[in-house]
Formats: sequence, structure tokens, C-alpha cells
Amino acid sequence: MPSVKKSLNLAANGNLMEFDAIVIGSGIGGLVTATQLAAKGAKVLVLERYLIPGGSAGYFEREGYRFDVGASMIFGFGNKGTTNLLTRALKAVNVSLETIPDPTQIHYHLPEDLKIRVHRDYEKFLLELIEHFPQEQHGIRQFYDECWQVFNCLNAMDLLSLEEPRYLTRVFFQHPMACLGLVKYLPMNVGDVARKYITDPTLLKFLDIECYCWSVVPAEMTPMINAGMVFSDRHYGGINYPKGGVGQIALKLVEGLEKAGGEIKYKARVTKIITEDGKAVGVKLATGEEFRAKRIISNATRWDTFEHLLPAAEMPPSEKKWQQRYQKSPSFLSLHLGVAADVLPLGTECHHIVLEDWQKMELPEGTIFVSIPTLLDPSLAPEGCHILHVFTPSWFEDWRGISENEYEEKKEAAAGRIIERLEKIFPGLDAGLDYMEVGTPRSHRRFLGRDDGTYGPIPRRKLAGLLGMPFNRTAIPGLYCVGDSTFPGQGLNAVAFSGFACAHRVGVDLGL
Ligand SMILES: NC(=O)c1ccc[n+]([C@@H]2O[C@H](COP(=O)([O-])OP(=O)(O)OC[C@H]3O[C@@H](n4cnc5c(N)ncnc54)[C@H](O)[C@@H]3O)[C@@H](O)[C@H]2O)c1
Ligand SMILES: CC(C)=CCC/C(C)=C/C=C/C(C)=C/C=C/C(C)=C/C=C/C=C(C)/C=C/C=C(C)/C=C/C=C(\C)CCC=C(C)C
Repeated sequence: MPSVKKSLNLAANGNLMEFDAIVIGSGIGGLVTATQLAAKGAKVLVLERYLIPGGSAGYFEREGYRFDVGASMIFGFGNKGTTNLLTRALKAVNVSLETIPDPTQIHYHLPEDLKIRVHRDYEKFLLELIEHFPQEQHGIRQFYDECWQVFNCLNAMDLLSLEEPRYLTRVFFQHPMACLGLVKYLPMNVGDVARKYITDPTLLKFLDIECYCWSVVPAEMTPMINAGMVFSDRHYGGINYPKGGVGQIALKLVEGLEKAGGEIKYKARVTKIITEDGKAVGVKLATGEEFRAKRIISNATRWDTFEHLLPAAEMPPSEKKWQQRYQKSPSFLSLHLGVAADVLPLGTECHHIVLEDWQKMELPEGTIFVSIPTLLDPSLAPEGCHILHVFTPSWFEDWRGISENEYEEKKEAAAGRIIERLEKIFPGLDAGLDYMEVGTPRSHRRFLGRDDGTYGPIPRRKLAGLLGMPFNRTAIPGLYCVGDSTFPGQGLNAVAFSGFACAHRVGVDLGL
């Protein structure tokens, strides 16, 4: 058994090192919190279980390809307004990234040969949509214009912790109309707003997939605040790809963290949050090492935090209630493909959504997502080749309890089905394959440390917009959560917001 002295972390003078804040996990939520706190002068330690930072915004390299682990469609890199949270997070610690503007957010390939592109130019997108639904032209404009109203409210103010009364008072006096606007939209979902203006059933289905492809639920259950961000910012700040791949965002944040005096340790898996008198005071690693801090921040999911890092039997009632409202979304089956460049027809867009039957939108392997980041940054693949990252929802349950052989066969069969469907858009895809790696919900759980490999929380039933999403403080004094199981949910710009808000609240609590 290690001696107490050995297992605790001692400073050079032999005293126990105490940090102001320990962040468990270096996803973008965790890193934004850590960099913001370090920039305020806090002594911060980030503990990451994996070898590199980023979590689902990480990367891996194989045979000359650099693959993004998660989605390659990045919001938050605009250069104006207040909603460009990734640009702002990097700037706060004196680092920056070159980004490449994406002219089209998504090319949809939908049932009955409905093909729609969401152009960066708002009017061009509206005209393309109206061409398919001319009878709904007023409704289309009214719906998307209402999304702009939400966005304009958010984009008028500093985005910080809604758990900090002095900040709320200040923004209310600075921007009373914007605040009242947000109060109005916080309990609303997209479906209710859409049906005020639109009746065409196919157009309503289109709005379902417009929501589903980032919220993993149809319009009826998607919060209006989040839709306001996504449906407007894609035309305002735009979708911009970081040069060198999505993994650069985390690497740059770590560079900034270290410049600002913070520390990060890799291969540092936290197995326990240490509490004393009901208060979080430190963490224990798989190695047995212990670290203590005035505040503990978990970037692991709420399920991992309250069921694995703390005793599940002692889960606070507020967390039980949250679990009754929200469930784990499915994970993904991911195909990381390297393909010959001539597989892509001239003018192919970077991101595609493929669905052949509206009834199957939410089913496993129903909707297919495709990103081709090398169309924006060719340096990510060997010359003459492209990366196709293809992913589709898949449940952890469907991959549990099978032998290694069965697992490999199941992966191959699933990949075959997806490639066959994609042949209709990219003829010659199978023959043009140069590299393929298939990830399953089991891979997502193993490499990202996310319970059941989940993409994040989704409402179990229709809820009142974002009202049920918890902020950063938890029922355990000294313990905070950050990332996609806190307000406002999934998405890099969303978890960046959660990071700004968390650091703001922790900073105030530390008296910084
Ligand atoms: N295009 C996009 O918008 C895009 C791209 C990639 C990711 N994302 C989003 O990012 C969000 C996730 O970001 P996030 O910050 O919430 O979390 P995350 O899951 O990306 O990161 C959590 C980090 O914590 C680490 N970790 C977990 N448990 C740990 C433990 N016990 N000890 C030490 N480290 C531990 C993981 O290894 C990981 O690095 C998702 O919603 C996803 O949609 C979006
Ligand atoms: C004072 C008084 C009276 C009052 C107050 C009120 C207020 C102030 C309020 C406020 C609020 C706020 C601030 C809010 C915020 C919000 C936010 C920030 C939000 C955000 C959001 C974002 C999002 C959602 C994003 C998302 C994204 C995503 C998810 C993406 C994804 C992607 C993918 C998946 C891809 C796919 C596709 C293909 C590939 C095709």
C-alpha cells in the first residue's frame, strides 16, 4: 500500500500542493473552463485520461491521414459579435488558429430526391428552399427570421454564467430587450414555432432533420435557443474549419493554458472524486495518486460523474430528477475512410446528410452523416486522396455481449451496408477505398470515457425548451460540471459557452 506521503502530491518544499481548481477531462468544455480560470490567475490542473487533449474534438493519425474523432462542422469561429466563443476562448490565452470558411453548411440528400444545400449566404439558402416549397415562401421566411431574433438577443451580450446574479443584473440593465427576448424563448421548442408558420408536412419533416442532425431529436423536442444559434450563426459567423484539423483547437487551448501558468497531465484517469463532510475536495487517479483543490470541475458526462466518480447509491435527488428528464442519446457507428480523390464528383460539398425514408430518421443507421474535411484542408490526407468521415446513430446495447469475432464481423457488415448506400452519391466509393477504420459505440466509450459512448443528453419526452438543463453548480458543494451535460447541451460552441459560464461561476466563488 503506498504511503500517504507518496500518494499525495507534494510541492518541492514538501508541503501538500493545493490547486485552486482541478478539471477532470480536457474536452473543449474542460479546456475552456481551465484556460478562462488560468487567465484570471487561478492555479489550475487538468487531468486527462487519454494521451492527447480534446476528447470528442480530438484526432488520430493513420497511414498519412489525420482524422477528426468527432464532427468536423465547427461553429464559433466567427470574427464578430459575442457568440464566436471558440475564437474568444483562444484569444483569452493569447493563441489563435487559422480557419478555412466553408461555403455550404450541409448538402441534404432526402427522400423523394429532395436535395437542398444550406449555403453560407442566408438569402441563397432561403431561395433554394423556397424553390422546393413555393407555397410556403412566407412561412419559411417567418420561421428562419424568428430564429434570427433569438440569435440577435444572444449576440448582443457577453455570454457568462446565468448562475451569477450580479452578471444577470448587469446584462439586464445593459440589454433589457435582449434579456426579455431570451426569457421568452428559453422554454420554447422549435416544433411549436415552426407550426405557427408552416403546414406542408414534407417541409415540417425537413425542419425535423435540420434539428436532428445536431440535436439528435426532432424539432418538437429541440430547444429554440439552440436552434436560434445554429440556424443563424451558420450564416453570420459561418462554419469555419480549423487548419490542421479539429484537434488543433484543443492543442492550442493547452498551449494557452500552459502559457497562462496552468498544468495538464495525460494518462491521468480520475477514478474517484474525494469528498470530506459532503464537500468535494480532491480527486484520486487510477494510479492511486491524489490531488486536492478548492474547486473540482468534471468534464466527464453527468452519468460518469454521479455514477462512477461518486458513489451511485448516494446520487443527489437533483441528479435523479435530471435523469428522469434526460436520457443518454445513442452513440455512433463511425467509418473513417481514406478514398481516391476521383471518387468525389466535381463541386462536392464538405458535409452531407443522407436519408432515404423519413420514417427511419431516428432509427439506428437511419440518417447518415458525411464530412469530407480534406475539401477544405487537403493537408490532412496523402496527395490524391480524401478523408470521408461517415457516421450514423447506433446504440451501445446493440454491440454488447458479443465475442471478438462476432464484433469484427458485425462491424464489417455494418460498414458494408453504409458504403452501399453512399455509392448512390459517391459512385465508385467501394472501389476507391484506400483506408478504412470502423468505430462503434464501444470504441466511443473506450476512447472518450463517455458512458455507453453517448453523444450527450436528450429529453426523454417533450420538455420546456432549455429550462430543464442544469447549469454548472451541482448539489455537492465544491463540485461543478461542464460540457454537454450542462446548459445548453451538445456542440463545440455550446460546450465552449458552458466553459465560459463555469469559469465565471468558479472564479466568483474563489473570489478572483
Ligand atoms: N462539430 C462539432 O460541433 C463537434 C465536434 C466534436 C465534438 N463536439 C461536441 O463536443 C461535445 C463534447 O465536449 P465535452 O467538453 O462535453 O466533452 P468530451 O467528451 O469531448 O471530453 C471529455 C474529456 O474528458 C476526459 N475524461 C472523461 N472521464 C475522465 C476521467 N475519469 N479522468 C480523466 N479524464 C476523463 C475524456 O477523455 C475527454 O477528453 C459533444 O457535445 C460533441 O457534440 C462537437
Ligand atoms: C436577466 C434576465 C431577466 C434574464 C436572463 C436571460 C438570459 C441572459 C439568458 C441567456 C441565455 C444564454 C446566454 C444562452 C446561451 C445559449 C448558447 C450559447 C447556445 C449555444 C448553442 C449551440 C449549439 C446548440 C451548437 C450545436 C452544434 C452542433 C451540435 C453541431 C454538431 C454538428 C454535427 C453533429 C455535424 C453533423 C453534420 C454533418 C456531418 C452533415
